[in-house]
Amino acid sequence: MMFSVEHNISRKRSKSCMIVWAMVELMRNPMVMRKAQEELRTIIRDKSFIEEEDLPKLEYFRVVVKETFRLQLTDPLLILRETFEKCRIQRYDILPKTLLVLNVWQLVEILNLGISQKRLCLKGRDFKLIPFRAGRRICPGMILGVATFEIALANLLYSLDWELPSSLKKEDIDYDVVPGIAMHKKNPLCLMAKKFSPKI
Ligand code: HEM
Repeated sequence: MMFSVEHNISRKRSKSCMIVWAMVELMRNPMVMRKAQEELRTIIRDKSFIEEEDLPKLEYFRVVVKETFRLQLTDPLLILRETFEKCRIQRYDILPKTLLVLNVWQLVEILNLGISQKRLCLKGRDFKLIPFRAGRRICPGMILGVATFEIALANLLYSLDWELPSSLKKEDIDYDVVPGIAMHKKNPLCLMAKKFSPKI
């Protein structure tokens, strides 16, 4: 079976792009993919579908999820902000009613050096990893977003083995994006999926 991940997991739902980026990173890092699959297939046995209650058992898989959120911010520049009042950020005086663009990517990249992902909280309490941002405009769909992302990715890795078409190498997978607020992959990620069947 061969298909484009981008096209089949709905291009219209903006957060589905996280699944595509997770698959991009895993296809480019086959050892990580294998290790995550081994964990899933060793810990969760004899099930046809991974459910939410299974997720806390998956230590390595959850680090992979955090690393995907760190590497692939879906909205790196956020929605424009406008200041209410005069303020000072480092050496810059910002006047009231100024439009601000926050580059979260830069912030996260600077802060993340040498951080152990395992201990980081995704949910706005740790500024080193803020895929849903923080404070009063934090994403209200965060809990649902994390759970659906984890369940979808876990099932893709649990039930299927993934390969590139023979004409492609892992280095050929690109990071080009479509211009816009959310970072959708520009060129479809085309992969071959094979049903995993455990050796008895
Ligand atoms: C992996 C999944 C998701 C990610 C990475 C994500 C990320 C974000 C981010 C970064 C923002 C803040 C944008 C900004 O401040 O400029 C945001 C806002 C928002 N998100 Fe999500 N989100 C996800 C899933 C969801 C889901 C499932 C829902 C709804 C069911 C949702 C509803 C919203 C809404 C309504 C806002 C605007 C909040 C406001 O402006 O006060 N999100 N999201």
